This record gives sequence, C-alpha cells and structure tokens, in this order.
Amino acid sequence: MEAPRTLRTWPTWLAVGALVAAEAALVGLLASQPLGWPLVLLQAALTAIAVAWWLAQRDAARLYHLQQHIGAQLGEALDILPDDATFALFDDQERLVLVNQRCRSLLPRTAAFMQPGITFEALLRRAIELGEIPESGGRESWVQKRLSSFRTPGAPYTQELPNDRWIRISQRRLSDGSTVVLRADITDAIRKERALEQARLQTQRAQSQLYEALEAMPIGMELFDEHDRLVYFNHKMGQLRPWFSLDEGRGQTYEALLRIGLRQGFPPDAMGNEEAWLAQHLAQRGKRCLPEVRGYPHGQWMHAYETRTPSGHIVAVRLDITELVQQRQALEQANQRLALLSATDGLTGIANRRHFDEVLATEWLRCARQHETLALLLIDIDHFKLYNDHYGHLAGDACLRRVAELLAGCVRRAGELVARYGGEEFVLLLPSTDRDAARLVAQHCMEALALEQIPHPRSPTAGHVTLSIGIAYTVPQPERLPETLVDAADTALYRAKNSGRQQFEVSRV
Ligand SMILES: Nc1nc2c(ncn2[C@@H]2O[C@H](COP(=O)(O)OP(=O)(O)OP(=O)(O)O)[C@@H](O)[C@H]2O)c(=O)[nH]1
Repeated sequence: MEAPRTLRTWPTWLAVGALVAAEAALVGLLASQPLGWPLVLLQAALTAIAVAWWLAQRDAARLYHLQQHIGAQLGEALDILPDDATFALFDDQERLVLVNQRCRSLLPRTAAFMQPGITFEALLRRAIELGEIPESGGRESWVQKRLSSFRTPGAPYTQELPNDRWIRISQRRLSDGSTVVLRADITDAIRKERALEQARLQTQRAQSQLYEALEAMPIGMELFDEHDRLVYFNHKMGQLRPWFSLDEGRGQTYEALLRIGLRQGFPPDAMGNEEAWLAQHLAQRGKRCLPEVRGYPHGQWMHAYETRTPSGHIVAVRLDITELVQQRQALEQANQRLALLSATDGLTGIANRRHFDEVLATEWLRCARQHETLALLLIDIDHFKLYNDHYGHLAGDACLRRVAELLAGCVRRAGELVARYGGEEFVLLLPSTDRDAARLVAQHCMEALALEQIPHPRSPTAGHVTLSIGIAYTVPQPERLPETLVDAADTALYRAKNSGRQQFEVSRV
C-alpha cells in the first residue's frame, strides 16, 4: 500500500532544513576567510550538485517502488481474468516482466524461476526439465517449435499439462516488441468435451448396434413418426417396396408412400379402384394389431402386423411366409390328391367301394332327415368271366373302363354317384329318387350299353355285353343300417340274373 504523503515528505524537508542551516553556517565561515567568496561559490556548486543527485536518486527509487507497486497490483488484478487465465509479459528481449499468481500455480515447480528478467527460453527449458510440459517429450524439436510460435504468434493452441490438465495458450506481440502470453485452464471444458464425445460415441455405437440388429432380422420392419412420416425401414422391408429407397422415402407420409406404390401398380388388386383402396387402408392405419396374411408381387406372401408405440410412432413388421404358404398349398394339393386317390377306383377312374360306403352312409342319414326316397342300382356285367376267358384280362379291363364310362354318363344330377362296387359289379346311388325314376335310370343304363354293342361272342345271353340290375329303394329310417339297401338291391339283382339276365328287378326295403 502507498504510504501517506505527509509521512513520506517530512524527513525530506527536515534534512533539507538541516542542510540549509549547515550550508549557511559554512558560507558564513568561508566568507570570513581570504579568497572566501570563490570557495563559497565552489562549495555552493558542489552542494547544488549533491542535492540534485540526491533528488534524482530519490525519484529513481520512488519510480522503482512505484513500478514494483504497479506490477504487484497488475499481477493481482490479472488474477481475476476469467477461466483461471494466467498472464505473462515478456519484453522485446524475451525477458519476463510480469506474471500473475495463477501463472505460478499453474506450473508450481517452475514458479520459483518466474522472476523478472528470466528469458522465455530459459523458463521453457526449466519447465520441461521439471516435467511440467509432458507434451514436449523432452524433444529439442518441440522446444524450437514452441520458441518459433512464441516469436511469431499465431492462432491459440492447446497444450497438455501433467495430471491430465489442459491449457489454451494465446500469444500477442505488442507494438513495442514485448509479448503477452495468456494461458487459460480449459481442463474442465476438455473433460466435458471428452464426456460429450464419449456419450456421442456410445449413442452412435448403440444406434449402429440397433440398426445392425434390425438389418440382420429375417423380418421386414419400418418405423413412422407420430405424424405418420417414414423414419426408417430395414433392407428386408426395402425389398418389398423396390419403387423407393430409404433416402427417397424418409420424411414422406404413409399416404404419400402408398400413392407411390399405387402409381407403380401395387397392390395389383387395388388397380382401377385406387382411391377407395387408399381410403380403406388409411382408415385401418395403426389398428392392424393382429397379423394378417398379404400377397405381394412375384408370388411373395407376408405376415403383416403393425402397432402404435406409447409415444405415437407406428411400427410395422412383415414376415416372409412365402415358403410356409407354398408348403401349405403343396400339402393341401397333396391331401386333395390323396383324398381323390383314396376315393377313386384305380382301373376305371370312378368312385371306389370305400367312397361309395361313405356317401351311402351320409345320404342315408340326409334322406332320413328329409324323408326322401333313396334308390340304389346294383349292376353286374353278364358272363364277364367268359368275356375275360375269350378276350383276355387286359381286354376285360378295357371293357370294365368302357362300362364305367357309360354308367357315369347316366348319372347327371347333383348328389348322384356311380362307383365300382367290386370285380365286374357297379353301383348307382340315386338320392331323392323314387321307384319309377330308378327304373328309368336302369333302363337308360341298359340301353346305353346296348347302343355300344361291345362284342361278347361267348355270352349265352346276347352277342354283346349286357347288364343285369338289381334296384332297391326306400325312405331310410335312421335306426336301420344303410347296408339293408345294398342287401335289397343284391336280392333284386339275384332275381334279375335268375330270370335270364339283361334285365332289372326291383326290391323295396
Ligand atoms: N379283366 C378283369 N376281370 C375281372 C376284374 N375283376 C373281376 N374280374 C373277373 O370277373 C369275373 C367274374 O366272374 P363271375 O363272378 O363268375 O361272374 P360272371 O362270369 O359275370 O357270371 P354272372 O355274373 O353269373 O353272369 C371273374 O372271371 C373275374 O376274374 C378286373 O378288374 N379285371
């Protein structure tokens, strides 16, 4: 602190007063001497010189103290620079003039050497020696680079200090050739930046892991925001919509994307009816929580599912089930083929005995419920053994096929069935058919075969293949067995045979 002016000046005036008194006494003494006046003048001149010298010394000392004082004040004042900034001033000879306290605490081991007059280079080398600038690695090249940047200051740069601390150095050369070096401790900022960078990397990693997983999924997946604008779809989903890429589709609304698809002709079943299809599709948006099966171009089949997330996004998923659907279709076809095979007679292609038994049981119950007449024709080829004996077994087979074909031609109404009952025997099951109608069908069968005139030279009945038919009919009773109808037809057939063949007989159950 500055001393009070009064305290500072009164010794001076006391000394001046004493000096003037001594001088007056000396002048008096010298003046009484011979040649005294020249001596007085000489002494006065010497005294004036001494006083002037003393005053100059005093001013220099005061100036020095003032400088020290201003320096200390400036140093203190510079400690309030923001961001813990340090300040160092070097003169045009690169000698240290001034540092603030923070500068010393930033480099505590070097602090003792931060005395005015030390050169920047000496200070730099000392700090390196004391291990306070690890970044230098003790390399001379680093020192030269740093000296060069001190002498021709450029943009601020960052330097690492021990204990993972960081400073930002800004330098400025002043007009008188001196250099100001400002260092800001940016450790906190660097740490925050690193933490942010790490968080950003973690987010990026998590995001890429998520996208990787979504891309690896065997399902198509897409995400729309709360305004129903496309955010993302994976590769699998993109394959289903080759008409726009993710970059083209991102940000577009679901409706806009559907319209792109419609312009490309998808879905085919919406063509010609685009607006109605669109309206219906949009009305169901976000409500298809139950998977539905959808067909796509090129025979693809998808399980489609979409749901709204709690934040209002829509997640849609497509699972390719083409293979499953194809397998199911193949299985259905195989089952149909199998069912057909198991119901068909291998030789003639008409229904077999097994199928006939099933249909008979069904029709028996149905006619019983509806009180309708059920008729059955049991048909036998006359003297077929002799046919085989004459023409051979293969010709016999061909004959059986031809007879089956003719009989099938006699059965026209829905629900009627022609079947091979076994060997050379056939049956016609005629629901809702009474006695007379059954007789007409039997007559028709015999005439159809007669028209065919299949030669049978060894038949004792005629020169061609003939039929004997037993007709049975009844209104079935549910408590009775359908076999009773077959038995009755068999009895009628027996009678027809016994009566000379090539005729029909009728039995009522
Ligand atoms: N080619 C051929 N013959 C068959 C088939 N199934 C049965 N037969 C023959 O049909 C003949 C039936 O002989 P039978 O039961 O004596 O009857 P039928 O000779 O017609 O004499 P009636 O019925 O009394 O007129 C046998 O010779 C069997 O071998 C077949 O699938 N193919």
